[in-house]
Amino acid sequence: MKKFLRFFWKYRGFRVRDWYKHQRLIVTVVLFTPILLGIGGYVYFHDGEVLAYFQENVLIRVPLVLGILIILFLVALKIEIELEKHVVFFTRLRSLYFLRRKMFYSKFYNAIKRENKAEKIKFERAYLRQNKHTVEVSFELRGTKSEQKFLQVGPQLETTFSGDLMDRQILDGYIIYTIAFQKYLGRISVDKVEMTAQGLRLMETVYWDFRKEPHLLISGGTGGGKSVLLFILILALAKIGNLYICDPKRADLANLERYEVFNGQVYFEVSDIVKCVIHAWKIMNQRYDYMRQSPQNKMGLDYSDYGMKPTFVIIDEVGAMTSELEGMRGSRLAAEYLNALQQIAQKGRQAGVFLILSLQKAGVDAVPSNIRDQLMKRITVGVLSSTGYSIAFGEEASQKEFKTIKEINGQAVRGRGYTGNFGEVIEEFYSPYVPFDRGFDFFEEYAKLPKLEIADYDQIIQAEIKNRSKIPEVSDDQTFSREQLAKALGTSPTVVQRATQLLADNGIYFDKDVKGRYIYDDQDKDFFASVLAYKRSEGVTLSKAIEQFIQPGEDD
Ligand SMILES: Nc1ncnc2c1ncn2[C@@H]1O[C@H](COP(=O)(O)OP(=O)(O)OP(=O)(O)O)[C@@H](O)[C@H]1O
Repeated sequence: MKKFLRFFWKYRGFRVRDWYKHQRLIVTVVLFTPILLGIGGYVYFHDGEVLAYFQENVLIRVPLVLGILIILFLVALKIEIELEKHVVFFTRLRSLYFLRRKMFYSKFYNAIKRENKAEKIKFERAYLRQNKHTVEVSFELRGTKSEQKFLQVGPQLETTFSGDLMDRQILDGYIIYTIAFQKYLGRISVDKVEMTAQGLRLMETVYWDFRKEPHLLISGGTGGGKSVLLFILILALAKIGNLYICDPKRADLANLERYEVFNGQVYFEVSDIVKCVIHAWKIMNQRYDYMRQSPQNKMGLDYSDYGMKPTFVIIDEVGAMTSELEGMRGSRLAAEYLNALQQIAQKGRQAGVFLILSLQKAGVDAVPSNIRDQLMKRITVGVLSSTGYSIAFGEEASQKEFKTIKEINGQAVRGRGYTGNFGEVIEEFYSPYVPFDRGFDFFEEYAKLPKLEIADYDQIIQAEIKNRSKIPEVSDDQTFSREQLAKALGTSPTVVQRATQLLADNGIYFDKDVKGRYIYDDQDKDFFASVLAYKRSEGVTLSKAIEQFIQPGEDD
């Protein structure tokens, strides 16, 4: 039947009419009508009694009954206002009232002059459709008076409906704007955060589908709810994948080390975090090898098609990591770290290795732009500066008016912000609600999680990480000559010499012994190992591999 009707007529919603200006009064009167009818019926059948009632004490009883009627009318009005908040049909009528008002003040109408009468207003053709979370407004184009204005009215509709413009399309002579609104109604509680076919559910209509939108960047204003959001993600993701948790500030996440499920996978020493990221990169490469060698291997398949679990590398306060590395001897550690991070950001998706980076004060230098641009999903919580928003959302942020909402219905709001895929529309976000007031405790929840089995395809590397994270820092005294280093790296002294030369050309120098021969320490060895691993995996020349490490992220 629907199809049949659509054949003749495309349903666009309710047409905007002038009478919507009285919407609230009309609904209230309609609600009040049964009361009036009841009273009228009673009076009709009991007229004698009613007359006698009023005659007995007219001065008190008439005002009393009128007062009761006024109170009943106000109750009907209050019911109408509540219905507007909770029942879609009434919310839609309210939206029509606002759209009519918007169109009236923007003069989207034709005034028809009538003799001896006030002008009649005829609105241009506009329709509104609405469901729980979105309003769709269509304006007729094709030769209408306001045609040009309709093309630009989108951002203003965001304000009219206190929502976020999600879509704009021109179809069949109409421009159709879709606005998401009352997003807080779509907030879910922490126990509803789970993996679904659409991705990890974060709100009723917001999902993080990391297979399609790899990597996540979270920016948070102070006290905005960034740590709580990370805890929520960790709780949900620990059930479906492997986590590597890095907390260079040794703040909230470092405590997770105590839990069996995270044992050996929490890092807070800068050097351990660097190792962790490098190992995650190796896991990624190893998974690529595994997939390539698999008999199933086919173009377009990803880790999940090979039955692999996703792996998440979470770095809280990634800016702290960057500044710690800057202050460290030489910049090789930083170069290795940034290179591994960049490789994962670029190629992690197919192998199921994902980054979740959080920024406190989003400075441009916290994560180089070539890494940042690869982090597809963005979430902010709390209030950010305009620079913070433009780092989080790119150019889209300049088109967007970010609101600060401290209270909704008298309740303080925590964990509110914005989300979107990088370069795409930005919508309001409410991080899943955590009932702390009812005693919810993340640590109790973590304690219940079973330790994930490390699958074969990750095993070798996994063991390597564990051992390394427990080994105390190698003392600076251990040094290698050029030949020793070449042997340790499984390469020739000529390669070491050439790499040393190329690095010196780029301002990275190594120590020399008293006889003027180069000596290399353990950190140098790790650095060379990473360069050579990169050279091998990418099939590039030594100088290209070195270039990659010393210019790991030219920033904007
Ligand atoms: N999703 C949420 N559900 C319930 N309460 C929340 C939520 N998010 C934040 N809060 C409340 O807000 C407080 C501050 O949140 P949180 O510690 O995560 O902020 P933050 O951004 O990490 O702050 P800082 O940057 O200062 O460490 C929490 O202690 C909690 O009471």
